Amino acid sequence: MPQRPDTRSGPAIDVAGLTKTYRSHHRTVHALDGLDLVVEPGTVLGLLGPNGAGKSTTVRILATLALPDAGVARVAGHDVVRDAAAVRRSIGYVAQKPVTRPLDTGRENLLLAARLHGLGRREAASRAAALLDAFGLTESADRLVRTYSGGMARKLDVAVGLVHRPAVLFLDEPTTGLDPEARAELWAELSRLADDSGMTVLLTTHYLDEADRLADQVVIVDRGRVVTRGTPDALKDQLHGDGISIDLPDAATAALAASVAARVAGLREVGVDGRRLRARATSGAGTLPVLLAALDGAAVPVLAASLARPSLDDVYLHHTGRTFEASMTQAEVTA
Ligand SMILES: Nc1ncnc2c1ncn2[C@@H]1O[C@H](COP(=O)(O)OP(=O)(O)OP(=O)(O)O)[C@@H](O)[C@H]1O
Repeated sequence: MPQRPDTRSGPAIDVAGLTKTYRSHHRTVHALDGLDLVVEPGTVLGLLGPNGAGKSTTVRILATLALPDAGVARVAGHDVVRDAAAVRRSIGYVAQKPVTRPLDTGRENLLLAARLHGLGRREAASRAAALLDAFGLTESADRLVRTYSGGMARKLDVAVGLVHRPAVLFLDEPTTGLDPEARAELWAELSRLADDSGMTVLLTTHYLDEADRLADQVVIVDRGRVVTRGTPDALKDQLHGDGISIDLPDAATAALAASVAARVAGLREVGVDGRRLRARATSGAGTLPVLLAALDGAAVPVLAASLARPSLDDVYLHHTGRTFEASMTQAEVTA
């Protein structure tokens, strides 16, 4: 029987001061620079950061595929360096690159993985059937994997990672390369799986919406360090304020609107961006009608008004001084 270590007695993942430096003749990269991370059992944690932030390095160390230079990491209660075999029995690891065999069927891939994990023939067959069903792959179970769509192949990869009922599942960029529809479908399946199984899931992503949608907790990493962490809502709430934007017919009217807005109680950071007025308010829903009434009273014509909660992009900007998109571009340039 596969082991299911008891993680109730402590964190599912416990990382302190993790450091990893890659050196080659022409450059030194501090991939991890003292990373700390505690993940309680049953949590879906999103490790979010631009390319090169150190996400894959973290997961590879936690999955015992790379060694840290310094620091301590425990997964399911086991030290990743001293007790690597026990860690491996406790985890599922779905890498960015597919692990399934294209010239075997989906079912054959799952049966092989189950047998490699020590399941008996009948147990392997029923586990494979259950996973095919859970991921909506039953109808395609006996087709060669090379005929699968990208989304189906990705689901099979995740299913293979779950064959031995791991206590902790690592997903390295699970939906990169998938089209929006396949991505949404995989998100739905992953969140159902996390809810039903109570498993601890650590997923890396550079999609803000993916972290927002799937993760109970988000950890933002940048340049090998944790920049901030919390639930997506708590992180957004820290920014104290909803964004208000008002579209005006022209820039002159926008400037006039800004002078009106400056006198409305509860509005902060009033600014003009072309024909658009932007501001922040602690309670956007309460302040927007007051602002619209003030603009109406000053005979300022309004084309459109909108209210938005802070996004994870705003959180990222707040903590790093760069927008997430700018960081991605910068990472691509320096990579
Ligand atoms: N084997 C390696 N040899 C040299 N440098 C490496 C190696 N693996 C990673 N790096 C470097 O370490 C840094 C962190 O890489 P890592 O893959 O952990 O980032 P990431 O956040 O997962 O990025 P991505 O989203 O692109 O996968 C990068 O600058 C990368 O180029």
